[in-house]
Amino acid sequence: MDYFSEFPRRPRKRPRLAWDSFPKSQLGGYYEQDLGNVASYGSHPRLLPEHGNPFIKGLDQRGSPPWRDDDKDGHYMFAIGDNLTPRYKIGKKIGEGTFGQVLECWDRDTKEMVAIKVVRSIKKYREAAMIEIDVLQLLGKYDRTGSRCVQIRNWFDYRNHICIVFEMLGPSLFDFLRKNNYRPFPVDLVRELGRQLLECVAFLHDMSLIHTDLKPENILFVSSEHVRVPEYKVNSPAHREVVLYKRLPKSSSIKVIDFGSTAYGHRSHNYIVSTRHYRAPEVILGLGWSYPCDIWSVGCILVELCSGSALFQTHENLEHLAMMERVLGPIPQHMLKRVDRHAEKYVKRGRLDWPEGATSRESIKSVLKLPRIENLIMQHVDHSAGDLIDLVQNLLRYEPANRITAHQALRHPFFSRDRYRRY
Ligand SMILES: Nc1ncnc2c1ncn2[C@@H]1O[C@H](COP(=O)(O)OP(=O)(O)OP(=O)(O)O)[C@@H](O)[C@H]1O
Repeated sequence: MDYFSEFPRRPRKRPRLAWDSFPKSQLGGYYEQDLGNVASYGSHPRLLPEHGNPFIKGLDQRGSPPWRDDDKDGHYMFAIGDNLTPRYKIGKKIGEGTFGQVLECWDRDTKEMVAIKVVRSIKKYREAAMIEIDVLQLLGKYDRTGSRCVQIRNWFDYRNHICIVFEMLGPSLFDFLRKNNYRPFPVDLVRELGRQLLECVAFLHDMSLIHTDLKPENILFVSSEHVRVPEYKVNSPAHREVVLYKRLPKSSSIKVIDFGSTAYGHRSHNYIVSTRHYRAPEVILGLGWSYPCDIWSVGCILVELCSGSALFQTHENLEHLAMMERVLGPIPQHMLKRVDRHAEKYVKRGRLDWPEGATSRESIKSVLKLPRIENLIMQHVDHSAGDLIDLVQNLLRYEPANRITAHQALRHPFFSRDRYRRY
């Protein structure tokens, strides 16, 4: 992700907790707060000994590994089979992000696999992790059905690493697309995924929270189970029919993860958020952003799921804005007139400085090859394209105030026409 240059960027919800003001000599131990159910929310973390009484039966299996220094980026160094506190046994690494590593672990107490995010031992990431914990606990408290946001099970501070214990989920939508060689999802599945994603966003926005980093990597299938189905393709040089196999999930159930960049929606913000491809125009233009920036990301995600590749594949602001204009039409003049001093260079005489301001011919070509949104969706979707086009156009409205809300989107005909079968 390319947004950490502006970090720290979120208001702290409450003053620093006692956990990180303990003397360093105590950091070999750990503090643990088991959430079990969220009724324990708000209680203080407990200081537990790292090594227990050696006479307790079975403890040698539960002992801590020798001290190892972190790597140069502050990542925790571990070996498969190590204990992460006596309670959790490390199985394997399942993910890595800006904040740290995610490990699959066996929870000896609950006898289930869990995913533990072991955060880098760097102050700004530790602080961000505490905000993520606050948000996750808040979500757990109010998301009574526990349906669309990943559930936190526990958290603790181990050897100067904040560790967040999550329920174990399956692959991300991005992992799934990648394993399918970026072949798109069927539109009926896109509908189910889109509906659940919007339910999650509606819930977050009702709680005055903005996720700010919605992307296929942060949306996980609940289960890893899938089936392989044949897909017939005509091999044109030989005019022969070839059979390709495509994975489909057995269940379409998903949950959203990564609340480490969540912002509170009571006021407008203007620092840079979101992973590039899913970043809203008001963020790039420095106009201030709020809830609608999540809605823009949902629009980009839906297009990616039904086409197989990211809508705006770019790493540069002016090219990104030019791609938006190519796909969605011109950016309104009143928005271009209000850009902040960082974005002034992208605007000349009230319009985007494109193609004059392009950095290369390749850049101009990559913008030119993009189709209009209607054509892009029609190329990939066999039925209900009209409804999907209308929904996406409403999700991708330039003016944040005119952009559809998550609740309004859930009432859109793309989701409500009863002729559609459930995936
Ligand atoms: N509950 C979970 N179950 C299974 N896998 C998970 C779970 N949580 C995270 N992962 C895996 O770990 C990866 C990194 O997790 P996460 O996005 O929370 O970390 P991060 O450091 O905040 O990442 P980012 O750089 O996007 O901010 C995910 O993309 C996913 O593959």
